[in-house]
Amino acid sequence: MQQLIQHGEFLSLSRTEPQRFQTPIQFELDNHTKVAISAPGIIEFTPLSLDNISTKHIVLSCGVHGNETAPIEMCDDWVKSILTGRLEVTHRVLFLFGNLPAMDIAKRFVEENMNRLFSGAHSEGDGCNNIERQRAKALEEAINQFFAHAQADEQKFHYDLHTAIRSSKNEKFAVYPYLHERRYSKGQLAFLAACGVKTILLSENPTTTFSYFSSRQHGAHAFTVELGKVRPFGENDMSRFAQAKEAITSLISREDFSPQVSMDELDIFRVNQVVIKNADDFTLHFDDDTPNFTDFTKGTVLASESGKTYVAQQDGEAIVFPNADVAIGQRAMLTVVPTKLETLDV
Ligand SMILES: O=C(O)CCC(=O)N[C@@H](CCC(=O)O)C(=O)O
Ligand SMILES: [Zn+2]
Repeated sequence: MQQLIQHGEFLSLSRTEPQRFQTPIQFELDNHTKVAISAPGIIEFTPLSLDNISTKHIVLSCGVHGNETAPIEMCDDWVKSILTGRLEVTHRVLFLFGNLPAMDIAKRFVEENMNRLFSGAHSEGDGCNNIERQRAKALEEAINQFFAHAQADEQKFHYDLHTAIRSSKNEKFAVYPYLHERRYSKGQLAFLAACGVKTILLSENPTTTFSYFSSRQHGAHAFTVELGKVRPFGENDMSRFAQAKEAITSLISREDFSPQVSMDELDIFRVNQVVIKNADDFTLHFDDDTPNFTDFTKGTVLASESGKTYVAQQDGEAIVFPNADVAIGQRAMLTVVPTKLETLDV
């Protein structure tokens, strides 16, 4: 088993023979990296070299939506490179391959959208206990254990990598979860820019997404990062992900990676409306191929459902993640408006 894993079969075995991961697996690579596998699709790397002075703890997750394949292929590549000794991590890194069964059916999810089930939402409601709920709980536990090893003054990071259903006027963008009393980090905006992600959405409310969980529960620098558009496995043009690949490789392998950014390079938006679908007849009032970040003039009807219409409240209000096909009670669209960031931490 260890040999298969070291030959780069971790993700494929996790998907095809998950029962082989019922008991935890641990071993050490020749370059003194400890490998710990606690479940299918959950693998942690720790550099053991004595002169290592790392103070960073990094989580990279992908496939929380099973059909968002480019980030899965990227994470699979990093895991293979580390296991085969081609890439050496300088910091502790936890890779999480989210929804393995949904990958097999090339769907966003099997029963329920996993990215609405974090911060304990997996255990609320009508007692239903589907595979997404079980997995969301397991992923939270993996993160809890991983960050438990970080000292109070050490830095925690979680980049939850996605691709969007629609094309997008701003191809790469990140959702910055609501920070409550914490301040936005200029260093993180610079890192995201180094990944080619120069559009940032500031969320202004708690959510049950994976990135909000790490941000809120662990004070991590955490983001949902949208790197492009959903495509089937093997059909991604990986050149479009090269900048993100290089920046994240530098983050995990270099002792220090501190890119800089000027704020005028960035497009910052704040979420103006979170539109929830309340009725089966919820309809979007623009074409199916309207890209994310298309903006509208004040008063334009964007969506409607029995008893309610949703309009652009100001000129230049843009749509993000519109999806009429979500379950009742779930987010069917965000609207965003341009904003500026005044107070930033380094
Ligand atoms: O393209 C879409 O409609 C969805 C893409 C996606 O999965 N986005 C995340 C964003 C999570 C967040 O708001 O932080 C999601 O909807 O779960
Ligand atoms: Zn997604």
